[in-house]
Amino acid sequence: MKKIALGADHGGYELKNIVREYLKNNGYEVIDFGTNSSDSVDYPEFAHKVGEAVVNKEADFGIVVCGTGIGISIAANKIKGVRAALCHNVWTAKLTRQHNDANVLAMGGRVIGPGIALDMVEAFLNTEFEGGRHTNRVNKIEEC
Ligand SMILES: O=C(CO)[C@H](O)[C@H](O)[C@H](O)COP(=O)(O)O
Repeated sequence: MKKIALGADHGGYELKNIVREYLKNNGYEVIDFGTNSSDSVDYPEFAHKVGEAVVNKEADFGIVVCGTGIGISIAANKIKGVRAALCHNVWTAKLTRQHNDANVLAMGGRVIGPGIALDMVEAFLNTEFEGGRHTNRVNKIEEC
């Protein structure tokens, strides 16, 4: 069973909860690092918890959500070993697995609706890294 770490700020918590219920209902194990209300919080805290869980292999993948997805993806990418991709559609959610071996999906709770978000989650979690020419590129990211 794939284990997924979730994190969001107040701008993303509603979508994060929708994703959490979807994952639970579809056979995934979920670690939910919050937040769990509309009270204002700081997204880096949640990005770092999710990123650490992925790098420490407590989770296979992470999903992070803030209002735009921008701040929380920037913060997640500060954790060495995290490759967080901010995506807005299924195509990019799939490609970032195939080409970037992304291990964290970032989304904007104030940007996309739940239908597209859940399709993106499915695409992200069920697409394999292609390797080949992409391996050197991903390795170079990790050398930074
Ligand atoms: O999108 C975000 C960061 O990139 C955050 O979720 C916030 O929505 C954004 O920073 C706005 O903050 P506010 O306190 O909700 O006005």
